[in-house]
Amino acid sequence: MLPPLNIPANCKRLIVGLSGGVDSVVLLHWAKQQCPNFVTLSAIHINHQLSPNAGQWQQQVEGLCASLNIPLNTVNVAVNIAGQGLEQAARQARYQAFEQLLQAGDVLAVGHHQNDQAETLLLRLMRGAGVQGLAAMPVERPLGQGRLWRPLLQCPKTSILNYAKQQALQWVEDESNADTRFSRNFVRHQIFPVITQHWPNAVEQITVAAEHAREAQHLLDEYAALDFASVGFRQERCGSSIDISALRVLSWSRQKQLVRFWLKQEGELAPQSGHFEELQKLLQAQADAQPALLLGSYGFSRFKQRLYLLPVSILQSVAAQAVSFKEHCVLSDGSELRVAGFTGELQVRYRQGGERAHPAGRAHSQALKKLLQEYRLEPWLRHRIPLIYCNNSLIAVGDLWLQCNAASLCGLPEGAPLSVTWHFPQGAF
Ligand SMILES: Nc1ncnc2c1ncn2[C@@H]1O[C@H](COP(=O)(O)OP(=O)(O)OP(=O)(O)O)[C@@H](O)[C@H]1O
Repeated sequence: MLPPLNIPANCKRLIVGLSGGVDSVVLLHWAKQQCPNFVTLSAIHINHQLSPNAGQWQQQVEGLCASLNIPLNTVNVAVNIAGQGLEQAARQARYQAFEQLLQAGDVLAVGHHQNDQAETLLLRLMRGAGVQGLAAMPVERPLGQGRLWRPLLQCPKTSILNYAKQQALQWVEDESNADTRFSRNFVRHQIFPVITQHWPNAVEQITVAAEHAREAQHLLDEYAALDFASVGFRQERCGSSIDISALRVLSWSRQKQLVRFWLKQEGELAPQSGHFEELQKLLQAQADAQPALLLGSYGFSRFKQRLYLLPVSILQSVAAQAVSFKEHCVLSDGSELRVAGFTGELQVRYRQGGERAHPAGRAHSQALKKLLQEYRLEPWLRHRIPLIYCNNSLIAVGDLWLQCNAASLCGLPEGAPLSVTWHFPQGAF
């Protein structure tokens, strides 16, 4: 028996991910029986173009969908295996295609079942996963603008095979599923047969353990959200920051959990356990003059007793070129500069060292370096701040200040309204 399909709320289109294997063939057939009229049912097949049999699989899924009268979308993807295993590369290409396809109100149903879940947990155990990883696959999660759904996750493989037999379904066998050089196949063909000889309920019990881990993770997230509310989170001009002294009131375990939570909010993966030691050093250092901690696509740095989470590109210095513009421009680091009140030609230059500046309203000019410190500009932005020139005269330093006489330097009447905005777009992270 298969479980009834309780279609997720607000689902308008149910799209079945159809590999042609038995699990997704059964899922499609079952969805055809169970899908209510107000939900449009269709299927998607991703052709990875890897196996010599790929064309034949595609023909078979086309035949199946035609016989069930279900519209099918087939997508060819190019799998780039540089720097990763074949399985992982194919998965990445497949999920990219899914993501691009999914609109709001779409649900992509995939055929993962209880045995897949138990294998996933065991594989993660072998990688030293924490609670989050041991929770294995969720039944539902966001994907692109829609949702990914695994309606058969609690269903044993035997039930799927029984259904396929009863309905006389036909499916394709991916020849690579037998290759035990792939870890998942090794676990499936060599490990589980041995485990289940001794513990016949092993698959089910392992998925119960995954459920416990999921619940524990949920609880940890709730605590982390409470802690997160106490550390003065701030969205910054670029990235975000929290207060270090408030963070350090918490135990180290809670600090780590909070950092994981923070990263999850920003859509980033948590650091590996070794990186937390480096983060601890960064947090315990007396002064801000600590090198940033770079972790792939993001990094941590500190300034004025705050811990910053930043895109790694901001922490790596780049030599930027001077550019000319009028009113608006996007700079090489993605930041946007807008000048209101002047339509003529302007130029952006960057700090070379030794510049002086004279903010409006002050009696004297001062070294730019001193002024940037006084204006508390974060150190990683000090070489990025656009210095705006008109006819070779400095008229503004980013959006920190306008220079004394900026309007007249631009040939405008004295006191003419002139303003600058400089910001990094949301989602730069
Ligand atoms: N090429 C593909 N096109 C569309 N959906 C896919 C594809 N490959 C996998 N999926 C979806 O993801 C689910 C899990 O994939 P996984 O790689 O574990 O299974 P599979 O062995 O390729 O296929 P199956 O589980 O259907 O036998 C599949 O059941 C299917 O719903």
